[in-house]
Amino acid sequence: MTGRRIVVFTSSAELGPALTHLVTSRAEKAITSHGRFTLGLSGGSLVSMLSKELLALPQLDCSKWVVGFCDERLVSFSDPESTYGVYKSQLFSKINIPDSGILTIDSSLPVTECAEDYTRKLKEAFPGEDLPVFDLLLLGMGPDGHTCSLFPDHPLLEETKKIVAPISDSPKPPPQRVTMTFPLVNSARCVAFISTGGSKATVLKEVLEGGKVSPYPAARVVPTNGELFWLIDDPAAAALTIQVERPGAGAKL
Ligand SMILES: O=C1O[C@H](COP(=O)(O)O)[C@@H](O)[C@H](O)[C@H]1O
Repeated sequence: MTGRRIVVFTSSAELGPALTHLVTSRAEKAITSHGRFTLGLSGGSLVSMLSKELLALPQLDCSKWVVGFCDERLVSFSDPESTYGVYKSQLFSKINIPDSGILTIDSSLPVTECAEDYTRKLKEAFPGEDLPVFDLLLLGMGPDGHTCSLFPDHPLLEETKKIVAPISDSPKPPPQRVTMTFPLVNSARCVAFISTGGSKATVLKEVLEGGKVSPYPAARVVPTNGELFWLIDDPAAAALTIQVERPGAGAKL
């Protein structure tokens, strides 16, 4: 890892533009270096914040973006729980990302086959890479410390071979999902957690200030060679006692 940066903003309104700067700056760097920008998206509260902020930019060219999902719920795309479905209505339908640049699951498959199919799609999208290296992964963290669909005490936390795994007993509904595993997450060039709201304060302290061996999945995200950001707001940061950055509005990460 190239060093963890914990960056605190007074509110989500201040955090939003810093998030879009992170996305657009890493996109520009990736496209200059290897001709495309590979982005992994999470669901939950991230969807509306990211969509609103990206759509507020005066210019956004996504023609060279390839988007995958850090996890996805096994429901039809028209279901409000479908992460792809909500991104499609809130973001993808309003930007110039080609359909071929969006790597979706096949939600008609049983969960194990769905994870195998998604693994194949990712491997095809990253030819020659045993472990696909995403330019940027945007992660959320639940109040129980889960990230992607990697939940506390679940055997999937120990997965070392698969890059994408099925889960059929997710404690947070819906129960059937597919998720990136730690080997894939930790191979990314840059990983950013976005965590806002007071419901995350207690677990955030445990994750960021706890010891090296943590029961919280989010604490196990430690990119091998990449950057790690925690972008959080004051309510989420309320219990922290470690040193953090407070760059204010207009932060360029
Ligand atoms: O179920 C999920 O939860 C996490 C956290 O969501 P949040 O609403 O608490 O931010 C999310 O990152 C993940 O993609 C999603 O499937």
